[in-house]
Amino acid sequence: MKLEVDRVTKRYGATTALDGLSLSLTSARVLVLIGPSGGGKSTLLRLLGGLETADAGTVQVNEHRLVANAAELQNYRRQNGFLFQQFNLFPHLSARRNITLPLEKVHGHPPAKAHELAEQALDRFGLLKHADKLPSQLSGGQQQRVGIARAVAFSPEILFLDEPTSALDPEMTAEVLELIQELAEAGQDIILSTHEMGFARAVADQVAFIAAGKIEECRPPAGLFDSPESAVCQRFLSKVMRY
Ligand SMILES: Nc1ncnc2c1ncn2[C@@H]1O[C@H](COP(=O)(O)OP(=O)(O)OP(=O)(O)O)[C@@H](O)[C@H]1O
Repeated sequence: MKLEVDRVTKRYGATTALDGLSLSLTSARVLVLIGPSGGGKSTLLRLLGGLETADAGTVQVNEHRLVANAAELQNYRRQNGFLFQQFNLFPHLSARRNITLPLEKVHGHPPAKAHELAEQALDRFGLLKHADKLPSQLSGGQQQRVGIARAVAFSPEILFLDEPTSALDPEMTAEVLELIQELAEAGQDIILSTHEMGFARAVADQVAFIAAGKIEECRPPAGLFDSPESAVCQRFLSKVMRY
């Protein structure tokens, strides 16, 4: 994917979440956003996904210039897959129906096609045996995997994952991270925010460190984590590792 973010500012009331942030990447496959809490990771991810618009500056993702046009943004959002920290499955619907419903209502697939795509996604992620269960009958990790299956069932242009494991215990975190790694290896473009440093290092081809609404540094993980000249490596890593 190609990203061109130029001097973007985003405010919420008196809080400046992004403060003239710029980022330019010409061929990222997996971009991981890391940094201290409140630094602006989620806000940037939401802007890149078309869920928010900037107060100032410009955002371009691949050929999409994300301007404050509701119809265009909705169209853009539909091409992307999203998963957030909190499980956001419909509690009264089975795992399978959680996947088929948006395929029908958002993407306009007829029920038979939606069913076929859902079965493929459930099968791909080892979830067929859970297809008829309600979210409350699944573990947190399984729920996140259903959420990911839903987000990729229609082959999204970009998969946006906002701290997908932060509500999970370590064992469940591992099973979700493994699945994300599989998707990355299969060629899915991904933008992900996380506090999982080991995972960022393993899965990212670019890691952007965001603090106080700005990109401090954006590099391939080896450069960011290992290189002595990396300011992030020196100044912030020990702080972030605590999360
Ligand atoms: N909807 C909102 N309303 C008000 N303030 C917001 C909103 N969203 C974000 N903020 C504020 O903007 C700043 C950046 O928040 P953001 O969620 O982007 O940071 P983050 O790096 O993702 O943090 P965390 O790691 O804790 O999720 C914070 O000060 C936050 O309180």
